[in-house]
Amino acid sequence: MAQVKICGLRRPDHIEAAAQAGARYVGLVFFPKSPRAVSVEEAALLMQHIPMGVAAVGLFVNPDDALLDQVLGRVPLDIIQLHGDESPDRVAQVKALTGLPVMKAVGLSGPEDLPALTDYGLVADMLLVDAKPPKGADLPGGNGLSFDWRLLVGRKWLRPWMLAGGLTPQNVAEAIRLTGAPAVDVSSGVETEPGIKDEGLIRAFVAAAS
Ligand SMILES: O=C(O)c1ccccc1N[C@@H]1O[C@H](COP(=O)(O)O)[C@@H](O)[C@H]1O
Repeated sequence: MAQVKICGLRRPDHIEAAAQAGARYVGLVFFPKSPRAVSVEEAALLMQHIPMGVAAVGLFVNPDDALLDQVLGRVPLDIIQLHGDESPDRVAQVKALTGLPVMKAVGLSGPEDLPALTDYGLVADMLLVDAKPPKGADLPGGNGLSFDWRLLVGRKWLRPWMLAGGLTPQNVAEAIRLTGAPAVDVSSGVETEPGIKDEGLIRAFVAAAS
């Protein structure tokens, strides 16, 4: 039904489990405050376990050029995910700087947040539709929170998109059915605690989404 991205992977066996289960994207987090963060060295080693046909997505939050250069000098990512407050202009700059497709995350809590998806659709290669983080949250994503999926019913954007935010093996099929999402992204929903992925949950999620 939908393509799957498993985000916040930190172990080779979990990357391999995600790929074997059928995930099309795996995410490596370059945001030090996240419990899923990896160093450049760790990411370079993890890349060796990502098979052909599975895209490596690097997740960044308001990265400066130096961080992007440092990571891309060692880690041959396929896609850049921007999950901070990056403006449309900054999205365009990151595309030009890296030469890679950029997926921009947009947080939703109500209909007033929807126009941002149109704005970012003019510059980003892909859109990631996530729940807006609560005020004062430590992380701008990866909080295991969902939003009212009915906001997306009947909507279309200029770019391919993924649904994220509080997805789990239990709710992902219903989320896809309701929103028509062509792809889904999960982090917390395949963990036993923040940052600790579970192979069984990864397999169950991919099976429920596909
Ligand atoms: O996963 C993280 O730690 C993270 C940190 C900072 C920004 C985004 C992060 N994760 C992304 O958030 C969404 C939703 O995650 P969840 O399934 O609700 O935990 C997803 O796109 C992750 O890639």
